[in-house]
Amino acid sequence: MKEKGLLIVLSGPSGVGKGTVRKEIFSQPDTSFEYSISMTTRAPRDGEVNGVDYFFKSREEFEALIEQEKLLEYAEFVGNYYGTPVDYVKETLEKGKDVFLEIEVQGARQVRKKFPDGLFIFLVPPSLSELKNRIVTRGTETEDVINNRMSVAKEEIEMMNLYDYVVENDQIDLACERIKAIVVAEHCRRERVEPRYIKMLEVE
Ligand SMILES: Nc1nc2c(ncn2[C@@H]2O[C@H](COP(=O)(O)OP(=O)(O)O)[C@@H](O)[C@H]2O)c(=O)[nH]1
Ligand SMILES: Nc1ncnc2c1ncn2[C@@H]1O[C@H](COP(=O)(O)OP(=O)(O)O)[C@@H](O)[C@H]1O
Repeated sequence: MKEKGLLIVLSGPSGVGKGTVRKEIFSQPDTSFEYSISMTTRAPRDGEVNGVDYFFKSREEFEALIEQEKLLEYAEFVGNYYGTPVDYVKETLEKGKDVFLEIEVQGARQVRKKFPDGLFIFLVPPSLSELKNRIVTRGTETEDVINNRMSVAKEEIEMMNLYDYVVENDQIDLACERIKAIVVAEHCRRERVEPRYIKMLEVE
């Protein structure tokens, strides 16, 4: 029987670079994971496309999805709902493909309960001051919101021991390489792939 795919969850504090690293991974031609497009009630930003960046929903539509148990997990983040469509994730894993979720920490916790065998990766900043720099540089938040996010970030970072791996996002390309290497290593470990070198030795 074909192995089921691996559920890969990338999470970490707000502003650490989850979205940036995820976009970089999916822009690389050798990436073989499937990205699960989330549902959200937040308004589309300039250039964002429905069904590509997110499935944009009204609050009523989102609450109906919760009611119908169509979401693997969901969370309210800065006044908006975000959630992962459960059917897409299950069907894609069933086909033997790896599914990649990029979600905030409350959602990751819910996924861990439902998929204890998932691969949970926590992205950390090089330092708290660098995290603050990134949130400030992104320029989407006021001073008050930034201070609030920093105290939430400290609590979020304390949750990193719930994860299988911690990856530092010092440089975007290095963080991507680390994540991809972890996925390859996990596949070998879980599937106990007979390394082709063993076959080579048997022949000789
Ligand atoms: N729980 C959960 N969080 C999500 C989901 N999709 C995106 N997020 C997270 O929601 C947060 C806000 O995302 P967004 O509004 O796109 O703004 P960003 O801060 O620029 O990434 C980020 O931390 C995302 O990782 C999801 O399906 N579920
Ligand atoms: N390795 C990095 N070095 C410097 N800046 C980064 C790095 N990764 C991300 N950033 C910047 O940090 C800010 C937050 O990144 P973002 O991907 O929006 O974070 P998150 O999705 O975790 O909230 C953005 O302005 C992004 O360009």
